[in-house]
Amino acid sequence: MTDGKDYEQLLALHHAMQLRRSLRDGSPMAAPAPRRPTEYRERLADQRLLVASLEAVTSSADEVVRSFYAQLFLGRPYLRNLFPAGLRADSDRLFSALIGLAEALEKIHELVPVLEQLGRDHRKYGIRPAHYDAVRQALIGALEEHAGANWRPEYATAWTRAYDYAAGVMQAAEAASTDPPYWQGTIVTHERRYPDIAVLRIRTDVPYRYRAGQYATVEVPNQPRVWRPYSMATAPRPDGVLEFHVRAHELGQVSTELVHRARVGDTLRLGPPMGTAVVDTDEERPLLVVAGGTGLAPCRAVVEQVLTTQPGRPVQLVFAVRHTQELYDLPTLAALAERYRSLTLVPVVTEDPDFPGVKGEVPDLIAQSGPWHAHEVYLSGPPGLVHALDRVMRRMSVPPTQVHHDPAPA
Ligand SMILES: NC(=O)C1=CN([C@@H]2O[C@H](COP(=O)(O)OP(=O)(O)OC[C@H]3O[C@@H](n4cnc5c(N)ncnc54)[C@H](O)[C@@H]3O)[C@@H](O)[C@H]2O)C=CC1
Repeated sequence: MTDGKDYEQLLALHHAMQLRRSLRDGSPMAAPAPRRPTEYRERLADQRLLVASLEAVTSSADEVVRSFYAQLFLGRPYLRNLFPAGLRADSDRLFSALIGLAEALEKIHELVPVLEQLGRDHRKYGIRPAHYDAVRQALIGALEEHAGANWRPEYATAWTRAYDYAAGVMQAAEAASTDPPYWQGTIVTHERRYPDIAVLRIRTDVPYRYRAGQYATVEVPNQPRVWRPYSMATAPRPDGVLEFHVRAHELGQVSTELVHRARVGDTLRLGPPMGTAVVDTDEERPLLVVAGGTGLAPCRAVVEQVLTTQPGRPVQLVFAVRHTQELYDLPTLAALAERYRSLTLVPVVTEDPDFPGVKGEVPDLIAQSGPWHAHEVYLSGPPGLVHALDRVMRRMSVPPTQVHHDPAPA
């Protein structure tokens, strides 16, 4: 077997055999859907063991990730085809997500919806139940190898239980999903708004249902199996067209393709909607929405959703960029502010002394213009900005339940 196509053919064969067997036996084709695990009693004790097991590892993260993949692919070379060609230990997402379990177990109610989204999202990779077992073995094997004499058998028990709980939630969501594993999209407009920023509109083959504030992962034909997250930049629209704002990054293969090479008529694939920083339109608190650069995308969707469904609800939108010309979506935002009196738009430029409007560091400006404890707060942009604003909100006693942001996409 040499490439992903062979693997997909194998999967197709497997499904065909399942179908034949079910017709012959009269048994239902699909195995019964795994039930979502409801309880995880040992969770807090396991979490302490997970943290201790990570502390027992003395090697660098890159070395552990390399061992993880070596163990995963050993004897299972076909699994390599599920991953991008340029798999790099230093930017690995799967391993970071697995390690993230150690921390996330603490807030299981927040973790479960994220795992369910991940489970639905994994359908785009063609992942089978046996793959989950392989990943668990490789994870525990790699940690044990690098902990050496510090390893304790109870670490393996705790990792197995935590992992199997998470995998159970994911597989139950995966089995329950009636959506396609991915959507085929066609670019219907492509506008370069700044040398490295493009705004793309995409029509999908099957309607794409999402909530304002969510994101999709995108795969372009030239970079198979590399999926990158981009937020939908408008509230869901009757014509079903999706808008994305993309900034090309030097090392970003997908963003470079989308900004510099993509053309109207090109196709791409979209994973299911993800993200929990969505807007609740039953809520009535005023909104503070702070966006940095192309992090504007989910913010604009949230703002549009509120303006169109709750036109009297006050919204303050701060859109911060480094240079004046990077205010790439200002005309659209200004038109919204013109139409809806409840929207206050504050463009901020941080590195351009000639800008005639608001200038300065965004976290300082936000701290000085509060209080915000009675607001719902939405944050999106570079991770450093989001973290700094999150800290400002804590200092200003904004309840964490009123502060919304997803882990910043890379
Ligand atoms: N395209 C999309 O759909 C989405 C993008 N994002 C993220 O938004 C970011 C956008 O990046 P760029 O447009 O290059 O923004 P940028 O780096 O040009 O920064 C935008 C603004 O944030 C300020 N800023 C940046 N880092 C800061 C820090 N550590 N502390 C205080 N202020 C800071 C800058 O001064 C500037 O005013 C990316 O990290 C991207 O992953 C987030 C959600 C969705």
